[in-house]
Amino acid sequence: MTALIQIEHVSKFYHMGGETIRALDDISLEIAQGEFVAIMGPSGSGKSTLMNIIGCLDVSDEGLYVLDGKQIHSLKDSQLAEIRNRKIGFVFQNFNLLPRLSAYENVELSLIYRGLSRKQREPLVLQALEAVDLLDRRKHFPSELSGGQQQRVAIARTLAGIRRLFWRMSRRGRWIPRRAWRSWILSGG
Ligand SMILES: Nc1ncnc2c1ncn2[C@@H]1O[C@H](COP(=O)(O)OP(=O)(O)OP(=O)(O)O)[C@@H](O)[C@H]1O
Repeated sequence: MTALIQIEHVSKFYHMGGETIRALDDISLEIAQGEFVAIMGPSGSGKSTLMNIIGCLDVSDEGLYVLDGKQIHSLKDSQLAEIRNRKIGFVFQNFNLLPRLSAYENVELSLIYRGLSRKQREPLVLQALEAVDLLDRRKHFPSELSGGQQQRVAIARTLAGIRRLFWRMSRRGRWIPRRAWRSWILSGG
């Protein structure tokens, strides 16, 4: 099976004054669709740098990155932004929820940016909130939610944005969560 994420001989350098810092030095890895991978390593070993590249927030200085069959390393900023919007879901450490928007509106936001109508957005937002067991808190603002609940809103926002990976079409034509993901989320990841 072709890897969904394919990284080959990737290096990334930062230049500070006269010094060159090798944040990533000849990294190769493959991740298949549906695979869970944890990237672990000591502080300063390059995890964030690698995640920024995998997440299309940054590009490598050397090597090859192919995401879902598309070569990423040679793309322009606008093309990277398009891929981030359509293919990548981030759950940030500090959740990055907007404080003046409700849980529902926070999940809905990226779908608005993507140009989906209110009618298209509503089932995706409700299903994502249901998958993280937060339907009853959808009108709450982040300050009215616990830390764990805020994190689950951030996860719901990610799920709603990458429907293809997390939802499947039922025989009646409705989008329903893939069971494995749902039980993983409900058990706390
Ligand atoms: N913008 C930058 N400019 C210069 N050096 C940087 C920059 N960003 C990261 N580095 C350096 O690159 C190396 C890798 O940093 P990175 O943030 O990827 O590590 P990390 O594994 O995520 O660390 P941590 O677990 O502490 O967050 C470190 O030595 C860091 O000092």
